[in-house]
Amino acid sequence: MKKIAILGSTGSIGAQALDIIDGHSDQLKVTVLACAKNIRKLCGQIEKYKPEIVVVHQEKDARQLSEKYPGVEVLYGTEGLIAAAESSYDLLLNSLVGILGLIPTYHAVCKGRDIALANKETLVAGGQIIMDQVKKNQVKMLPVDSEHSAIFQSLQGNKHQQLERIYLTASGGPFRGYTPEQLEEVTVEQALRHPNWHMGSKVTIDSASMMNKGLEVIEAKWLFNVPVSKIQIAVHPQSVVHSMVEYIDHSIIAQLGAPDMRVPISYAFGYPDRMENNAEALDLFGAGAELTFERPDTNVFKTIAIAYEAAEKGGTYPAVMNGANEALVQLFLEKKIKFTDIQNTIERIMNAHVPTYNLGLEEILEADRASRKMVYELLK
Ligand SMILES: NC(=O)C1=CN([C@@H]2O[C@H](COP(=O)(O)OP(=O)(O)OC[C@H]3O[C@@H](n4cnc5c(N)ncnc54)[C@H](OP(=O)(O)O)[C@@H]3O)[C@@H](O)[C@H]2O)C=CC1
Ligand SMILES: CC(=O)[C@@H](O)[C@H](O)COP(=O)(O)O
Ligand SMILES: [Mn+2]
Repeated sequence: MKKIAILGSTGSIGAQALDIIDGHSDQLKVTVLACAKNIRKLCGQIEKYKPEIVVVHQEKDARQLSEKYPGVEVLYGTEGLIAAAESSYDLLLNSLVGILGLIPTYHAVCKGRDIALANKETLVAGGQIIMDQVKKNQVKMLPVDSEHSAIFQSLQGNKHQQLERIYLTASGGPFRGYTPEQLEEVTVEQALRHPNWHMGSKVTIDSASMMNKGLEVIEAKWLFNVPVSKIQIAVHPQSVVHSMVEYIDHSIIAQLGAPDMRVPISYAFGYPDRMENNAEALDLFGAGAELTFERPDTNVFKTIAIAYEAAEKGGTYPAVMNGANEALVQLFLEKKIKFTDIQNTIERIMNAHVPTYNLGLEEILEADRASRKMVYELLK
């Protein structure tokens, strides 16, 4: 029986992970469930999966859950997430959203625990410290992000030194083909309407601004140990080819499928085996019949150029970019700023940033906090 700890169990990835576990209850057992404040949904999960540990955001919720479920260890806050990450299990699915995810990933890899990583912000902000510990402790870092799972699958059985290029596919989001003027006018409701994927609100806005692809370029750099100059974004509106790897002989290996996160999640859960799941099969003669690719428009979507530059410069730049983006996405969702304020403000913050290098976890979290503070100061 493989014991799975799920941080972010009430979210989009968390729910799809539980769907896979439901289909394999003879092989997979949930030991940890964690969320912020969706207590009603969490209670249903506790009753169904009977975890050993539960983590919530607030102490008052933890107290109530402790009384309701006396057999469960109920923890709260960041300390609770750390204790859960250091508890006993076989695989940690980190499906938290945002920089918060870096903290339990870091503590888990320091303990030598294997990770199924959905939380891309972990590697964007903390790639160096995470991958150092992954190497030191021989951790399996299994990508869940669909493109990175596709790359990981396309790398199986091939030699890293014979890799020529990664093609990271992007849907282009709901504003593909927009002019800068059109982008100025878009609403929260439009930005939340992703053409192909149903996801949490933060990653959906990131897809619309294409910052998601910028974050994924940095995530791929760390996961696959490749310079970002070898990572090419390919806009592919059908989201059928989930990414590709080109080798020195000009063979390109890709992973295809209907856009359904249960495929990469089940691959991470079963690796190196494949697991049956409830994902929709790709209809090659229907939705999969037309596959198109185009270069991204980096003049309209400035987030892409910003992310490549942050990756090249390193140090605190990626954490600052990520922190600013998180704060700005939240403000946009609250309808306090315009959509284009996201990329314009990140650009200003990155231009003004004075970096530091050789970072530990605390320095990264401090860079994140300083960047968020700057967002609020600039938009005051
Ligand atoms: N959704 C998708 O298809 C994909 C997502 N990803 C990445 O996976 C990650 C998760 O995305 P997604 O599932 O969409 O996000 P959601 O917003 O749907 O879910 C986030 C989860 O994190 C929990 N959470 C948030 N804050 C805290 C906190 N302070 N303490 C404990 N738990 C907390 C939420 O709890 P609560 O419900 O209580 O708020 C929820 O369970 C992101 O990094 C995203 O970029 C990557 C590829 C695809
Ligand atoms: C499903 C997934 O992995 C998302 O990160 C996806 O990549 C979003 O689609 P975009 O290609 O529009 O960013
Ligand atoms: Mn993705």
